[in-house]
Amino acid sequence: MASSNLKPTLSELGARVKELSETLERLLRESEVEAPTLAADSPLNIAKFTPEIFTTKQALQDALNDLSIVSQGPSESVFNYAHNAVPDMACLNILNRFNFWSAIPLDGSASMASIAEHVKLPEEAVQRVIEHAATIRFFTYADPAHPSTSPIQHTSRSAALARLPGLRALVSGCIENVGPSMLVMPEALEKFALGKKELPTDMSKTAFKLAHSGGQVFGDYTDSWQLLENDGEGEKKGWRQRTFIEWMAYIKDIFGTVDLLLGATDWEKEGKAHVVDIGGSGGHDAFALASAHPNLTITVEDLHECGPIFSTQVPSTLSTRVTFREHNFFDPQTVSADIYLLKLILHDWPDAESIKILQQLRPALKSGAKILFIDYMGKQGEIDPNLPRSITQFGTSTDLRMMALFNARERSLEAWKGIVGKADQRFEIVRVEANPLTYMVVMEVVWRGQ
Ligand SMILES: C[S@@+](CC[C@H](N)C(=O)[O-])C[C@H]1O[C@@H](n2cnc3c(N)ncnc32)[C@H](O)[C@@H]1O
Repeated sequence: MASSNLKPTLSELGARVKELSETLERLLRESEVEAPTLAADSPLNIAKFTPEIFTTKQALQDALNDLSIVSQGPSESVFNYAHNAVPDMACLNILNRFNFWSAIPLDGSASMASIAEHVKLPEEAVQRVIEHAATIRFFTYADPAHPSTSPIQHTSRSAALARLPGLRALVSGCIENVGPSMLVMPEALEKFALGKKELPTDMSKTAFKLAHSGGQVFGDYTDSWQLLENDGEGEKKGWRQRTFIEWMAYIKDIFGTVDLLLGATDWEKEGKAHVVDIGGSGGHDAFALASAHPNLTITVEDLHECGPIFSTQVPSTLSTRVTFREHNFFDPQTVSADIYLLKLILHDWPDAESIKILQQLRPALKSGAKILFIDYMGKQGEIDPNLPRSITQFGTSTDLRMMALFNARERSLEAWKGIVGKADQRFEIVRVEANPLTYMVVMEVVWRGQ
């Protein structure tokens, strides 16, 4: 539970940290889950999340944050945060972009010179970046007493990045792709919202658009999908989309959204149905769905750069039933199917664009066709005061990212229903399942037109 006591003493906070740490250790022991450490051979994460483990972990996070603020004092805690936040972010971006993670063996060490050779950067840059990285527990000195000559080893955090391509893709997606837009949010607000009663919902007035309006570094793109698809020259073109596909597959794994997809409808009852997975990325969901339900035929639709990834990833056993088709969902749909899946698509777009995406389905819809939505549900009404702040922050971070990239916002259940109604009255919402714990909503809509 989030603490509302604004005058805790240091020792009270310390005691709370101790109590929650002991509870977490006990819960992990009881669930036979190995606890993570700071060393390279640590388990990659807490392998099993019972609801109790999850809430204790988040409450501990809150207590640690409070302890950090109170132990530093307010102004110094701000000073330190402001001083470190952007260099921390830049450091992580550099390590990730040049894949420092693979420059050091997981069970050994590497010299600065060999890391420099591996990442193809001057040794001075490598040494300065690693010096900062070590302060935030990415890498460590094998000989801490002599850092200037010491070989470098992995810590648990850098080892996790070496082991998990999806985690590297997440860093790239959340920091490298989005960072420039988020840093110009004040300019975007000043330019498009200052003195107004409402935020713009126009995609040409986003922080993203300001950051990507023709400068030499960030290019000229209307939205982040255009950046993902087109950034890079020659063979490098589309590298951001390829990384994004890995990120989406990783998210599917860590949040278990496959179970959500498999339980979203009674797929067996659908019989020999044809499903179109709109914005289906490199096909990760389609592969899971088709494997579980041999009666289904699935067409994955997405932008151009997803096609080659799909082709390399489609399992040979599924290649006759799961196919890829390049399709821009702002163009009229031409595939007449039984079910259209829209998973994690519309939260990225403001209302006008979301409505258009739905309307563009109409030319292909036969009477009774289903549209299955799986998406994030924003907070319902007030923030729950009992929720650990670190959980609330998960949602608010996504919300600010949506604001920067798309002038979109997290939608409440009512707002989701409103989008469907505004797209066409012939879309009938027949089922809504909203889970306030996972913040996910599943909505089944049937086309009542002819
Ligand atoms: C947040 S991802 C969701 C991917 C997948 N549905 C999932 O749940 O993992 C959004 C997807 O929409 C695709 N997309 C963005 N703009 C598109 C457009 N205009 N036409 C088709 N797909 C688009 C992106 O390439 C990306 O794969």
